[in-house]
Amino acid sequence: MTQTVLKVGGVAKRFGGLQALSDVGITINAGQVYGLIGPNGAGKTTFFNVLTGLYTPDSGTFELGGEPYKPSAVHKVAKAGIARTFQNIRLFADMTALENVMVGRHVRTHSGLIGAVFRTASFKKEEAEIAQRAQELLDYVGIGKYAEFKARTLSYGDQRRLEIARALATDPKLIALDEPAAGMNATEKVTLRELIDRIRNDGRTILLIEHDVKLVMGLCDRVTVLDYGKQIAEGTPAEVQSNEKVIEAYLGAGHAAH
Ligand SMILES: Nc1ncnc2c1ncn2[C@@H]1O[C@H](COP(=O)(O)OP(=O)(O)OP(=O)(O)O)[C@@H](O)[C@H]1O
Repeated sequence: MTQTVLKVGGVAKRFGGLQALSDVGITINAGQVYGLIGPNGAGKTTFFNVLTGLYTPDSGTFELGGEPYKPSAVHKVAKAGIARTFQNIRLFADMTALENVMVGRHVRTHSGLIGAVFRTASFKKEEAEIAQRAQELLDYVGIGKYAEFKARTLSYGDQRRLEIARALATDPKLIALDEPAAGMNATEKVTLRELIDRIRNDGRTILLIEHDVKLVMGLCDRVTVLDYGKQIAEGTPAEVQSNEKVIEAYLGAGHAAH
């Protein structure tokens, strides 16, 4: 039986006089890579921000893993099971790669503040386990040898991988990637695609905003196309690619083509 990981319906968000999203809904099944595309200003990031609690929607219903889900504070979103990366990378620049991933893992740990202050035996054991798991995740995304490097010293592509490792560390039901290929060269994009494929094949479910249409079409199981805050198409990559409204939105006057 198909398991639904995320079900969102009727999302609306207005900024002053601008209707950034109207009646947007998506359903993502377990193991899918789901793409959210659309021209500049279509509302993709706004949708991500609503989903991850950064913006409060004017309306909308949300279910995560079959349970009602209310996007709220960022750490609560992570705890509920959604991990995200950002268009503009957000890492702890002066912490090591390993420490950045360990921070992500702390969402799922138990020894609270008391344990940390008194460095109890159970705290130390848990820290060692977290470090080991973080190293495994760095190896998994292909940057294991940079574990002790400060995040800011990593190349752009490797920082994006580090963000993905940190997101995976929270053991999410859904991992939301905001333009993971932005600024990458062709070779980096190929390895990124392989990584996303591997994450999916290992049983994760992925929501992806991406400008690189070739990457989206090659990777995604289903795609939603937004234009001026409205959902103009939903379907398989082949279906949306041949949709007249989509062709018009990408080629029509007033939009920058991607
Ligand atoms: N905090 C905000 N306040 C006011 N307007 C906003 C805010 N955030 C987004 N908008 C507006 O909402 C619309 C949708 O923007 P959004 O960033 O979601 O589009 P996008 O599809 O992600 O675009 P891009 O591909 O350029 O990142 C735009 O017109 C944008 O200017």
